[in-house]
Amino acid sequence: MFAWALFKQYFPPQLRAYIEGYAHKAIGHAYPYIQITFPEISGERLERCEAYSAIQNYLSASASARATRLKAESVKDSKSLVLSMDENEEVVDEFEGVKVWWSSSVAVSRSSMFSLQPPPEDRRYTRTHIHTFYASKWSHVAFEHPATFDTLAMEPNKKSEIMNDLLRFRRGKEYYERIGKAWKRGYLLYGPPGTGKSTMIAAMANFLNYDVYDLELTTVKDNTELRKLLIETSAKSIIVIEDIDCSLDLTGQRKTKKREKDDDEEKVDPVKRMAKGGEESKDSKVTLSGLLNFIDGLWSACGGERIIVFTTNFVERLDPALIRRGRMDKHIEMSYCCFESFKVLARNYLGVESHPLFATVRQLLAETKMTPADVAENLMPKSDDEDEEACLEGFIEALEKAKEDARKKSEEEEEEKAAAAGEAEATAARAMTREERQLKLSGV
Ligand SMILES: Nc1ncnc2c1ncn2[C@@H]1O[C@H](COP(=O)(O)OP(=O)(O)OP(=O)(O)O)[C@@H](O)[C@H]1O
Ligand SMILES: [Mg+2]
Repeated sequence: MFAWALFKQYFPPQLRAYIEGYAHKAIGHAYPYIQITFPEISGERLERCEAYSAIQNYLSASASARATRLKAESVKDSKSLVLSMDENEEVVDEFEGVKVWWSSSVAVSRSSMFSLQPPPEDRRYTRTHIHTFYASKWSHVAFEHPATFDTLAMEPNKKSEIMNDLLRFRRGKEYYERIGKAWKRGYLLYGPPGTGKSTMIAAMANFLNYDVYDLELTTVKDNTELRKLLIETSAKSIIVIEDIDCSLDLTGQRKTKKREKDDDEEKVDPVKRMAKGGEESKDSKVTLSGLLNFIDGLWSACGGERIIVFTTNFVERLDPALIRRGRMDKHIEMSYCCFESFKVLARNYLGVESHPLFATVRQLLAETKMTPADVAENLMPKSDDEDEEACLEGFIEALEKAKEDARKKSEEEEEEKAAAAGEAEATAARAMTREERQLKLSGV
């Protein structure tokens, strides 16, 4: 105290500040710990910090083993309790050879925090995260779709290829960092209605345990809002844009030849223009380039592992810029039901692995195009007393009918084509005679 009083009295302020600066540095060398605080609630929107929840989960196991005072909390939709350390309790942990003291404390503002105090050799650098706040929000619904890859009807090879792709993606943090790409992967699911595109997305989400964000592009005001919405998605998420071909006039400035032609036609054809006008009034201003920008790289700023899934019934209508590899890394065709897919559905719906009628089904499926949705519908028992055999027989009948319908349709089409060709020939012949007549008239 005496020395401090002398110091304050006799040293000029500039020199004091200089000496104090050095003193702090010297203390820093002698005091080998650093302290990191994780607030429970952060940001202007008072959201629960993800890191805090992750730490709480991580500590839940070790805290219950080592701490003597615990806090028990019930979790939504679960009957069990989660134990975590109580306030002012401390747990010592070791992480990759570095000793870490975790303590939980309550700040004056009543939000609890976790402090992490590793020794200096473990000076980690935390990344800064971007937070953007805005008016429109995601609404949250618990995701409870029961579909899994086990119940998804699809060729087994194709299915395991997709599962491996997903696993490789999930494990690929270092890989994506090394090659300097955002940790994201794009899938394009295409195929006729009822072939299982939406079911596949549910299976993916259940497989990886990711959150699903269903993005309805027509309700997004503009690119800025789109950007904000995408930034708000959680770190492990699947962003789904269904029916991308009808969502929007996404082609924007990058018009395809076909669209230009359509637009030209609309200028002349008032009916077409009117039909389009109705849509245009509620047109959204989300543009293709806005979407592409996001897919391309902005996510890298947000960290986390993100999968984006687009679905469409008409792959040929999409702008090639949107679906080129790198944006949509994997194109998955969801197609009509094959025999392997049927076997999965028969197991799901009837609980049968094999049956003598399977041979007939195999034969008919090879000759008929039926979607897995239709197969599923036909396999379902119509009444309580219908057994597997009756269901399979009903299904075979439906297959035969579908085959017959397809045959009739193709015959009709052939006839129409032949008639159109005949018409064209007759017109050509008429043109010839007119030409001949003209030649005759001119006296040649
Ligand atoms: N591959 C499949 N495996 C298991 N069930 C399927 C499959 N395909 C379709 N189904 C069944 O049919 C229903 C409709 O399928 P789904 O909604 O996945 O089709 P979709 O391809 O998304 O169709 P749309 O193009 O109309 O959106 C599902 O609820 C499911 O019961
Ligand atoms: Mg769908």
